[in-house]
Amino acid sequence: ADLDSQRAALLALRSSVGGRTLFWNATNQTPCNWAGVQCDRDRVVELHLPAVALSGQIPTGIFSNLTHLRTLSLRFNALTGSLPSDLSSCVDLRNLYLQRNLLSGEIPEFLFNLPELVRLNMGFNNFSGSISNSFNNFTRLKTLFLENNQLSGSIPVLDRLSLDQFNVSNNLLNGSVPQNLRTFSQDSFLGNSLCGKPLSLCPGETGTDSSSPFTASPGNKSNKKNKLSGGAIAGIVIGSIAALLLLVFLLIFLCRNKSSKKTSAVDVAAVKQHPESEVVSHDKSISDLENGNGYPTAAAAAAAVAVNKVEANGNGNAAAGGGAKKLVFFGKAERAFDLEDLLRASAEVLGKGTFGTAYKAVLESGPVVAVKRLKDVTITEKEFREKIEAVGAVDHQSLVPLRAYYFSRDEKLLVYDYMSMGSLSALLHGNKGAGRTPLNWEMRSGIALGAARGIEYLHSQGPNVSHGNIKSSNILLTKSYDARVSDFGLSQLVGPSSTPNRVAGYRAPEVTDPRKVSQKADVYSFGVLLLELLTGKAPTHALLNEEGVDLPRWVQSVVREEWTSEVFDLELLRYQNVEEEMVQLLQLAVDCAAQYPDKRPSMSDVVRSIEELRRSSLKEEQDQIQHDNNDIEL
Ligand SMILES: Nc1ncnc2c1ncn2[C@@H]1O[C@H](COP(=O)(O)OP(=O)(O)OP(=O)(O)O)[C@@H](O)[C@H]1O
Repeated sequence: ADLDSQRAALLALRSSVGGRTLFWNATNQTPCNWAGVQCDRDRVVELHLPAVALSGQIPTGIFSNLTHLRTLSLRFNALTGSLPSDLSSCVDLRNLYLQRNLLSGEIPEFLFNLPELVRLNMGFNNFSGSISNSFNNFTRLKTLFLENNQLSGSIPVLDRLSLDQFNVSNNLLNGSVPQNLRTFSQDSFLGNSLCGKPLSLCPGETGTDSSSPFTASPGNKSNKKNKLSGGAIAGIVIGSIAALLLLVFLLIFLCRNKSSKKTSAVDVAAVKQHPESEVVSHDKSISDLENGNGYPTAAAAAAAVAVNKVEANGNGNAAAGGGAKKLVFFGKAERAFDLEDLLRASAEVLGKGTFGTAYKAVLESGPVVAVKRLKDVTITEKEFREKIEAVGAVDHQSLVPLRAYYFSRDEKLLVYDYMSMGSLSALLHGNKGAGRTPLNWEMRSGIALGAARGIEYLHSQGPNVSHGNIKSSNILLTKSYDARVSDFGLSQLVGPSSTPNRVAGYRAPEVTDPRKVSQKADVYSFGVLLLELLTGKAPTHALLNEEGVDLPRWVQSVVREEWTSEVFDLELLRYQNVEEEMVQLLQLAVDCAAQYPDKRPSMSDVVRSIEELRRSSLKEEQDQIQHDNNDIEL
């Protein structure tokens, strides 16, 4: 009878959440119905029931035998009363999210029998009583949120914990803040009767507390602190010598360049900014180029050759272009510049891809464009113009717009809008140092949605239309981090020798000929891209110098061993309120990267799913409990 009532309660729980609940079967990594029908209780690893209007007391027995449960989330509900003692049987629990309920009573002692806990959030409830010394049992605990409860007494010395996050604000606590918690900000303690750093000093405490890193009195103590160690001095000396050498080297380099009269001020600035890049001199005129003087970049040289040909022939193959030396613009795009302007522009190499080299060109009149110089175009001019016109006609806000092209016998140039934030690949795997904008959940899920919409749009153009080269270096970002898919249609312009050298990590298992890519293969590549966004790891061979991983297999193995938080990029784990949504996106990624094409969702399904989970993460950010008619009595 007991089991039956449990099952009834579980079924009630499950039916209350519909499709939003994720129950994960640890054995075969598929979502399962944990009410005992398809998977056993001891295989349930995650239980997420956030903001589903659960109310009333949690019945005893509901958590028994969930021995492999790692994450339990009941946050944003209206649960009342105390926690059932069978929670202590979830001995593998790592993440316990109970915030924003109406739970009351003392924090039960049995909770301290959960030695694996890493994150505990009990904030915004009615818990009372004192904070027990037993919190020291949680030796792995990193996050402890107890804010906005009725907790009283003093904060115990939690010296066995090394917490990353801590908050006890808005309780009834008094006494002094223990030394090892004084590194947290005021916000962690406000709304109590506490004293001591970071709050105001306790009676009898002096401002020269040795524990504070900011107290620099003129006395011996501070002198000692300010003294540099031998190692630091050696470091400074070596650093200074290295900087001096670098300066001398730079001076020699600049002088040499000046003497050869080939570098303008713009070039110097560009060299400084992009020492590895080639630079086109902005003051190089067409005639300079025609004279055959050394060309600062391959693009300038090539474009000049193109111009020479056009002028020598006197016809310029202008059939579709409307005249010699003319760029052909698409649609109603303003002819803001012409080929001469492009040649005069200062430029830098963005990178070499499968289809040629990409340059950033800053035109004298202001616009910044990306120019792709195609190599190995073997099709006829007529074919090229037809195909490129089709590419130019594709117009969607999630695709990088192709603005113009140039065609001559020797030179084919494509002009795109320049995407100022570069590629997703560079953002994820590039400079991780200071000054870099961390990619939070909002941005990552927004990028995923933008990219998905771009691919969905392409697929909507016809059942045989696919991108064929979805990867993170082809997802470019605007100033506001909106994602745009680039490189659409290029594989049809080039010969077989330079068909997309698809990075192994993104290639669907069924793709043997890179020219024959289906929409479902795009979905697979997109799945890998999602895994890359979530894990921060690059797929195999995606980076030249670093080892990548086989993302779908890696994720599955982590799921098997250490589901789930361990999978995510550390930068994302800071945003715990969206863990459910992260898990849902991970699930979608795994679905997209299914081995068999038929098992993969369509891009429209993918777009709908991402829209839905972004909506729900927004909803959960709202700081209120939504009581509705669907309240379920437990
Ligand atoms: N419109 C653009 N705006 C900003 N950067 C761009 C633009 N187009 C390309 N890039 C950048 O230039 C570099 C080279 O791009 P390109 O598309 O030629 O090669 P790829 O994407 O690395 O490989 P593939 O040719 O296989 O797609 C990449 O780092 C890419 O992010």
